[in-house]
Amino acid sequence: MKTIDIKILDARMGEYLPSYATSGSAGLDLRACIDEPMEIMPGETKLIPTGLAIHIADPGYAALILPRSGLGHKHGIVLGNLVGLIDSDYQGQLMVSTWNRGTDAFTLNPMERLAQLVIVPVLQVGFNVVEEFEESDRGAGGFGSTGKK
Ligand SMILES: O=c1ccn([C@H]2C[C@H](O)[C@@H](COP(=O)(O)OP(=O)(O)OP(=O)(O)O)O2)c(=O)[nH]1
Ligand SMILES: [Mg+2]
Repeated sequence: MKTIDIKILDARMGEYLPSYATSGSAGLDLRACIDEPMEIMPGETKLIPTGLAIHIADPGYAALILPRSGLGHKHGIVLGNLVGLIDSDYQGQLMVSTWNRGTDAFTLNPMERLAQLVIVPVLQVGFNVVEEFEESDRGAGGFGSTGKK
């Protein structure tokens, strides 16, 4: 398994290092590193620290912060940025933009699992400027162009 450097910015996180819940898990749960319960009102977005920093270092990888399904579906707790993208050279604290898109206030408790981190491969590309593309099956068709006839 590949390893990446992690810094524990808040000592409480020492016993809560992110880990895969099962052998096939893709996501590593991130916890709310807060001091006391925090109420997030409907429509409100709060930036929640995780107490952790990672340095992926290799530009061939990035991390995505995604919502947890249960929190999102049952409580409307999703991400203010919809998806968080963690660059391979980012060394600051992992932050979770937490949006209550639901209709009820939500109480976020210290160390509660709030979102999940997924490490993904990334391909950095250069651009080759052209006047015309080589013809493809799809061409410029989009937005339902292959849909119902
Ligand atoms: O949910 C997130 C999203 C981003 N980040 C950190 C890591 C990422 O590498 C950095 C910048 O994120 P992004 O490029 O998405 O934000 P930006 O608004 O474009 O800021 P910047 O100008 O710093 O790139 O912020 C987080 O901690 N949590
Ligand atoms: Mg950016």
